[in-house]
Amino acid sequence: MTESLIKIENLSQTLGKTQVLKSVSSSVGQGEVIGILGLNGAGKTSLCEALLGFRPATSGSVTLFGTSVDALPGSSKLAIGYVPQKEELLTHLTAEQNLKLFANFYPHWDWLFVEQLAEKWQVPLAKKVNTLSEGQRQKLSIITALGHHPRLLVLDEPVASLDPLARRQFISTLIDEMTATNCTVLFSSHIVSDLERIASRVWILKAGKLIIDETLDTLQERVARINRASLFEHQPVLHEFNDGSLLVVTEKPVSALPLEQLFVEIHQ
Ligand SMILES: Nc1ncnc2c1ncn2[C@@H]1O[C@H](COP(=O)(O)OP(=O)(O)OP(=O)(O)O)[C@@H](O)[C@H]1O
Repeated sequence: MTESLIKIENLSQTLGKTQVLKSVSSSVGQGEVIGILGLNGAGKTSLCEALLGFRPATSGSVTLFGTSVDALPGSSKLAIGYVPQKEELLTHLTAEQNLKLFANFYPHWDWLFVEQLAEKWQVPLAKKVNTLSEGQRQKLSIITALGHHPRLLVLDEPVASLDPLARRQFISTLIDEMTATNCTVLFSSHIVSDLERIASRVWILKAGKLIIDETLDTLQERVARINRASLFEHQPVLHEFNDGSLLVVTEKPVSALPLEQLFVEIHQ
C-alpha cells in the first residue's frame, strides 16, 4: 500500500473556549480529491489550517508527506498550494507584482501556465489588487496556488465569489491539473454540485467532528437511512439522526439520497 500523503490522528483543537476540532482522524493518498462540506462554523477552515500546521493541535497529530507537520522541511512546504478563504494578497501591489513575489519562492514556477490562466480568467495583471473585484482577487489567489504545480492543493472555499462561468473554468482547470500532475486536492465548498464534479471522497464536518468520510461512489450508491431494528451486527453507523434512525453503508446498491439532501438531513 502506498504511504498516505496526509495522515490525521485524533486531531483536536481548541480556540479560546471553543473546541473547533474534535478527534478528527483520516488519511489521504496521492491523487485523491477530498470535498469538504459543513455548515458555517463546522470547522472546515480550522481543519484546513490545522492540516497545514498554521495552528498547533491541542492534541493529536498531522503528518504530511511522511513528516510531522510541525517539522515540515522547506522542500515539502514548497510542494503545497493553498487558497485561503480570505485571500492574502498584497493589495497595494499589482496582480503581476503579486505573482512575481510568489514566483520568487518556487523553483518550479510555471510562468507560461500562469499567464495563460490570467488571460483565460480575465485577471487584469497590470491593475493594483485593491482595484480588483472580489472575484478577480479570488481568481488571482487561485493562480498563485496553482502556478507552481503543487503536489498538495488545499482550497478553502475558493469559488465563493466566482460567477458560474468562472466556476466552470476553474473546475475544468483543476481537472486538467489533477490529470497532468496527479496532485492531491482538499476542496471545501458550499456548492455541492461543484464538489460532486471533482471529489473522489467527501468529508462532512459537523460541529468539529468528521461525521462522514466516504468515497463519492459509496455516498451516491450505498448510503441509506434505516431504523435501528434493521441494523446488522458490526455494521458501522455513519450518523445517528435525532429520531433515532441511522445512516449506514449498505452492502448492495440502494437508491441513495442525493448528496445535497443527505447533507441537509444530517444537519436538521
Ligand atoms: N480565532 C478563533 N478563536 C476562537 N474561535 C474561533 C476562531 N476561529 C474560528 N473559531 C470558531 O471555530 C469554529 C469553526 O470555525 P471555522 O472557521 O473553522 O468554520 P467553517 O466551517 O470554515 O465555517 P464557514 O463555512 O463559515 O467558513 C467556529 O465556531 C468559530 O467561531
